[in-house]
Amino acid sequence: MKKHVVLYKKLSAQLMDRLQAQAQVTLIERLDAPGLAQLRDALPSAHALLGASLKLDASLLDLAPNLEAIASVSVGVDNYDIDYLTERRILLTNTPDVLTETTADTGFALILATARRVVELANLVRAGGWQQSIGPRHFGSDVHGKTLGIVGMGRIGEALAQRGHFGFGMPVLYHSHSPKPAVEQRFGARYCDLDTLLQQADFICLTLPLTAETKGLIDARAFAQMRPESIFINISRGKVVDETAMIDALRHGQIRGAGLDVFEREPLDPDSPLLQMDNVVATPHMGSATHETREAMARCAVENLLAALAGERPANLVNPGAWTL
Ligand SMILES: NC(=O)c1ccc[n+]([C@@H]2O[C@H](COP(=O)([O-])OP(=O)(O)OC[C@H]3O[C@@H](n4cnc5c(N)ncnc54)[C@H](O)[C@@H]3O)[C@@H](O)[C@H]2O)c1
Ligand SMILES: O=C(O)[C@H](O)CO
Repeated sequence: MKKHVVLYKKLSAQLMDRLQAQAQVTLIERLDAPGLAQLRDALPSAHALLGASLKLDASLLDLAPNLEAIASVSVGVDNYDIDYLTERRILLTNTPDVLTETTADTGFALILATARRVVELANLVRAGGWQQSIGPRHFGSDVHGKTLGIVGMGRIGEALAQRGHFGFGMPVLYHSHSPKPAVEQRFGARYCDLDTLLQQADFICLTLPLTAETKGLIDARAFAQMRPESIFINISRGKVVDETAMIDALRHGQIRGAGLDVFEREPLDPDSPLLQMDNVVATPHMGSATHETREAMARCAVENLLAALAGERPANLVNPGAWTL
């Protein structure tokens, strides 16, 4: 008998065919109230789940006694209680690598958009406010040659360093769990502690995961280390930052601007003070959101899931402790 897979993310026709050839599939189209009710109904018979953007904690997982695997369509795994999954021997997989370059592109888009005031000035043109040559009041700041600070030198951090070093001639400072000699050699990057990075970098870019250790890492004390010309970029997770402290820092000119793809609460409240600030570029958690990359992520998740259901070790296993063969 085919195993039961519950999807809470729509797949392309090709991937859906591939999955349906191996499994009985229930698709939950939207995670709204009726969709969540449908999910609760499907969980008791589910052997595997595939999706993203849903906090899957014990209260939901306890409804799924037969669950063997969860394939997350994301690299970040902060939506899952990994210890609990491991205790229950439920395999968790993610989708690293396939989204690295696209997410780094988003990071650079935010760097350029904030430094050169792209959104603000495009809005000015759209509103008919371009009546004469713009003057210093509307000038931005250079990106090339400025110091790029990367907090969390993993896959995406490295892809950002590559762009900064080779594309924009930027000296690279980084802070991570440990120094990476290969990164230093390739990109001329310099390892430093977090405070030094916050004090010296022109662009402070977060590319680390949300964990118990990183939650609230960038707080009022951290913003106080930055300079009035610093630009803060977050493409990791909103909860790594104390958003109230960031808003204060922006309000009081402690930093020049911020490019933000992620927020404490998503979707961002339309009344957020961040949306009233010309020096903030806010995007809707779109780091990996291109047609090509989202399809590659979905394909990766399907492969992981089918491997798990076939009793094979999936390529992107997050909790090896759950692997018992
Ligand atoms: N905005 C988006 O759409 C988007 C897209 C993809 C990934 N992300 C986020 O980016 C994160 C990073 O992805 P990745 O593939 O580069 O992961 P990765 O594991 O390759 O890199 C993360 C790096 O952060 C470092 N790190 C972790 N905790 C740290 C700490 N306390 N102090 C210093 N360094 C620390 C790790 O050592 C690692 O080098 C993901 O976990 C996800 O949350 C966001
Ligand atoms: O972690 C990830 O993969 C991104 O945030 C997309 O959800």
